[in-house]
Amino acid sequence: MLIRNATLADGRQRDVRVRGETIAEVGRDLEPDDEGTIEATGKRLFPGMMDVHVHFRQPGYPHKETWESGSRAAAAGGVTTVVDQPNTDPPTIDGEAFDQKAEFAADSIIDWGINGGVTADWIPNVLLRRRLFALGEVFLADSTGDMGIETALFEAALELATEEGVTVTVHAEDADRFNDDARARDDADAWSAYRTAEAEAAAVTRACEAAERMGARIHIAHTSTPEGIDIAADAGMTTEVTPHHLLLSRKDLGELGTFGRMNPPLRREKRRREVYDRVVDGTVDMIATDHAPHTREEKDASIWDAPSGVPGVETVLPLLLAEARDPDTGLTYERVRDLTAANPADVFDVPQKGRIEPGKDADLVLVDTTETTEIRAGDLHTDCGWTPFEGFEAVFPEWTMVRGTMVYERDSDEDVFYGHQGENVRDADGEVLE
Ligand SMILES: NC(=O)N[C@@H](CC(=O)O)C(=O)O
Ligand SMILES: [Zn+2]
Ligand SMILES: [Zn+2]
Repeated sequence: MLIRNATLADGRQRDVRVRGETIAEVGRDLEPDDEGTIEATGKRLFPGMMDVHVHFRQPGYPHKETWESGSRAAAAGGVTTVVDQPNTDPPTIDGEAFDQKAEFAADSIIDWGINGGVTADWIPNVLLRRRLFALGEVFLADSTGDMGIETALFEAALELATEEGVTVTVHAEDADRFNDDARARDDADAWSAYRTAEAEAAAVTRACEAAERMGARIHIAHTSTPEGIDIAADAGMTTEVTPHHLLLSRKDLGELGTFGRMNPPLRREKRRREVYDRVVDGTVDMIATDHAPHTREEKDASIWDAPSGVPGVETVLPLLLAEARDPDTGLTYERVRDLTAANPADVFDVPQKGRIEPGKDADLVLVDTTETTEIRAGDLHTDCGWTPFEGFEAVFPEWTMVRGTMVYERDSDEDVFYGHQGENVRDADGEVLE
């Protein structure tokens, strides 16, 4: 297959030849040899996004999302690899739970990874030898699933994972720094007042100090504050930022209500801008969604009863591309490419993915950045039925390809999905661990 005359993120126009599952050639005026061609003049071609933080809810909560619905949503948003988190039922804390989740993941139309979790009941020697993507998110405070753990267990897990060469990702909030005064309130902003910015900074500090002491490397999940990002970056650790912490703040809670409750919570507008600056200037390593679907009915509860989490896997790349269209944001197409593809592939050591280069997996997304559409929950493919980004401008993919196979095509108004079976990205090197 020959993709002709596509505009790459850096503005160069190139032909891209795909052979089998990989990119064979990137060049100018490539001659078609006995293969299909795709005309891409005037369109931009990106490496598929690698979203290292999603919650696809199986096993345990298939009414919120399944691997099938979640992966379709991802494909329709230009995401070609997702990494699932361990707070399912059963939690992914031992070999059996890992194997069970891997069977569900076989329904995925895009590639995937599975993270392992840590609780008092985890079975590290077995879990750490499965084909794990990473150990995490390790919850330093309770979130959905109540998997918060004590410092001693975190440090023990960090040591074991480091011995096995497995990266640890951390949900960094410190419940001792939550503001109990906020519990007297019942407005949506109370959640942000309760789970303070200081609670994130304190937990990032504690986690980074432990990692530095042990010579370990950790990755801080969903950092929501400039303080948290800077502490991690100064310690030489990596960070991700979610689209909601990038684009939403406490001033949006009047409209979002309890649908805007997530962990860590939305911050003040000033902090949001400072987070955005760090995404633009490269202090932040990657964007990951923390796609955490809960149904409308579940979210429609009091601020203390509603579950935490918002969906995001289908809208993340379209939102970032719309941001990159606007020169005033400072966010360039190249930076979007690095934040969504090259950097996650580098940080988590997935060398076959993340770049449009010969030899890499042909995970590709074609977009037309000359126009935008408004996000409507009714057009999305997640099973949760809503989005915090209703009405936002976005650039949705025309098609998404995973290892050389079209998995999604937007055909005028109709969406077409192809049942390509995704693979565990950790299987690619053929290494068998036992
Ligand atoms: N972020 C959230 O508010 N919720 C996540 C869990 C998590 O990532 O902490 C979920 O699984 O619902
Ligand atoms: Zn989390
Ligand atoms: Zn999460």
